[in-house]
Amino acid sequence: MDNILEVRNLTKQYADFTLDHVSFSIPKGTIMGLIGENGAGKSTTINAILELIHKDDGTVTFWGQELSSAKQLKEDIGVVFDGINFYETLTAAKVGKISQAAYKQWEDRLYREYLNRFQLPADKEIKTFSKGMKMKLCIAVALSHRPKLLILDEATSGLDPVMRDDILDVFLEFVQDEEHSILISSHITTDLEKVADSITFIHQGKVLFCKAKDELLYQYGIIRCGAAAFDEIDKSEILAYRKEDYQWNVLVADKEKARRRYKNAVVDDAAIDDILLLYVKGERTK
Ligand SMILES: Nc1ncnc2c1ncn2[C@@H]1O[C@H](COP(=O)(O)OP(=O)(O)OP(=O)(O)O)[C@@H](O)[C@H]1O
Repeated sequence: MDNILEVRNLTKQYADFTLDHVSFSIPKGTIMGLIGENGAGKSTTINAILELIHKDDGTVTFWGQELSSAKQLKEDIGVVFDGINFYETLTAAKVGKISQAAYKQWEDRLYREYLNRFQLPADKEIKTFSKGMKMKLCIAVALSHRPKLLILDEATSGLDPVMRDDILDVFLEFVQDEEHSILISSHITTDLEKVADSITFIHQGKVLFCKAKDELLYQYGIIRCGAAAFDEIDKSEILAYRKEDYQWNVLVADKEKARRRYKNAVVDDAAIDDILLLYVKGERTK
């Protein structure tokens, strides 16, 4: 499968933090969710990919080319951050005019459609918009210059569940075109459970895993048991575990195998949040 984006050994050193040889790739037509605790390095990864900060090492290629060596690639990347970067005295209509001048591939008809769909008034100053409306405007702009890759850093966090659901539909429509992909960093892992094809988990600057979402949701499980049952678990099967009061919560990669093997234990499905929590707050064996 062809990749839209390939990140290899991306490294960035700050005084108190190292983004450490981060690697992943995003195939065409797919959505990748980037997860991790606060300060894990998600924004640093995105900023280094987009060359908004200088990377110390590693390579980032879009369609096989480096961003700095082909400026026109920037047209093909739509970016939305958690915050607006337009003057707040502009109206959405003026933002459209400015964007039309800035992007060769700008499609005004599409922009108007998104303004309607997101219920954004064209003639009101942005400063009168709510946080959610500002985010929707940024998403409308990012999509209207017809990018092939959309990169969103915590861009849906200000939206209510109904609006987020609508935006997730827009993302799913976007990747219907198999030349399109999305990289989305979010703390709202239930959104990623709905739309992502794969999940990359960054923890303390390193990639802990990069896996198909279905593998996480359908194969990973959490054994809930007491101390005696915990002692009987084959430690090579444990990815992470955590003791809470008198219960042990044990993350395993094959819940069906665990259900067959440990008949006296409860083996629950694992949501992405459960997996993240156990890796971050629990003990890791691998
Ligand atoms: N310009 C900078 N100078 C020094 N340290 C920085 C700089 N930018 C980020 N950092 C540090 O890098 C680490 C990773 O930050 P980053 O913003 O990438 O995390 P994140 O995973 O996006 O977190 P969050 O979920 O809170 O947005 C943090 O410890 C942060 O303090």
